[in-house]
Amino acid sequence: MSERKMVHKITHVTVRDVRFPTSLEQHGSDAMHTDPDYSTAYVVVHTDSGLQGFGFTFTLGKGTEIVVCAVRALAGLVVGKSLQEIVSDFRGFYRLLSSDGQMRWLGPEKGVIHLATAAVLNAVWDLWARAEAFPSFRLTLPDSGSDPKQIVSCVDFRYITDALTEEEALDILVKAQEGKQQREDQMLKEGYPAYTTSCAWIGYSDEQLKQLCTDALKSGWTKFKVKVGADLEDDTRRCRLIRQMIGPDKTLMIDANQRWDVSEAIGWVSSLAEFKPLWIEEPTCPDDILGHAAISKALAPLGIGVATGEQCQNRVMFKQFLQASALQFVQIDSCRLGSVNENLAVLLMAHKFKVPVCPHAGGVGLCELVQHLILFDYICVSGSLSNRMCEYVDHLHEHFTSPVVIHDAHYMPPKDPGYSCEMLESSVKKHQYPEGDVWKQHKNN
Ligand SMILES: C[C@H](O)[C@@H](O)CC(=O)C(=O)O
Ligand SMILES: [Mg+2]
Repeated sequence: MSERKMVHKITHVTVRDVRFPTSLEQHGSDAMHTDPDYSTAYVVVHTDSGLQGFGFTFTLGKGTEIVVCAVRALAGLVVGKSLQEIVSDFRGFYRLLSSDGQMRWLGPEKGVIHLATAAVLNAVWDLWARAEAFPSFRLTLPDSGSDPKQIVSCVDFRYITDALTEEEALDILVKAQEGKQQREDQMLKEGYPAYTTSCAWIGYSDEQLKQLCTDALKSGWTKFKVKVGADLEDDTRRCRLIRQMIGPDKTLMIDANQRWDVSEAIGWVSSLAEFKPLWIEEPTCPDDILGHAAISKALAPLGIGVATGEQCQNRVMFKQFLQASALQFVQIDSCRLGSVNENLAVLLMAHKFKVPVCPHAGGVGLCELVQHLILFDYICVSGSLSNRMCEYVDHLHEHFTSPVVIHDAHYMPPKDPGYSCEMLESSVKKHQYPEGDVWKQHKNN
């Protein structure tokens, strides 16, 4: 990395509770989260140079204030550190946040404290990318001055060396140097393939689903995800409707958001097999690795894979999912895992186990962040687009200073420096909970 602009001593960290009333129109609804208000604990890392890093984690309304408290508790570990100090031992910094002798009792590396860790680390990655004047995904490319050793030095291999050693990770990255430039050029031209979840939230009517699906087909979408799991009759009707609309050749995925027990999942999904879903997402409890393995085994003869990860707590869980052949699609999440650092570990493990990564996105800002990770995966790790696509949800992008650009159902690589986390200050003020205008208005209704 360049020596310029690397002082940036962190003077203070601010965090705000920002919520969007998406539940009013059932955007984001599924079989388990029937009234989601897409929200963030929104963090700004301030430095003595004036440069700021922006970051957040994603939540669903109530409880965001708890994540805000956890960010405040972590802030003391960050203040006083310079960017130089952090990035010269990013693994050590990750461990400082995730292994504090007192605060790790709240996790470790899971739940609220890990969401808060993600928010803070996302802000630090944003700061680093801004200091280097690169979008985050480019921090890792050759002309940014980085090398595979530096990337590997950001990863905490504790608890995963039985699946992936540092040497193996380095080897993967070194091998992937070949063809990197062509892959980057290809991405700049064509973008990364995406699928849409925007047509079929569980609370949408059939009429709405039809209209949204018609619009999506016109805009070039070829891969669609439908929410299922509350009522088998409804699921059958909705899947039939969407399959009829998209035809036999386009891709359909279904997502139950953890609604079923293991045997129930197998039975329910078998009943929907006639609609040829590529995967069933989150069929059961996200912690039940052996349950997912049993579902995977039972559904394999039907050609249906299991996808999970949006609520997978950490790299250790992903390791076991991979070791147990319990998933066929890895769904990393930019705000659930410990930021880029922990996501790198999962991308590298997925590559070793030959399982495609299809990130979870949507929410508020998740598309903005995860596009960096999946571009990195293609350019620097997997080198493959086979069976790979990134989720897209068409909500709340207008609140970001560098919103995602989708062209013909592809994510076009971000150009602005940073990790695309910054929100418009006017949006933050308006949606801050409970004092923002949007929420004051709700109270009065
Ligand atoms: C509550 C969220 O909207 C959730 O349904 C998102 C999700 O499962 C997905 O995008 O996949
Ligand atoms: Mg999902």
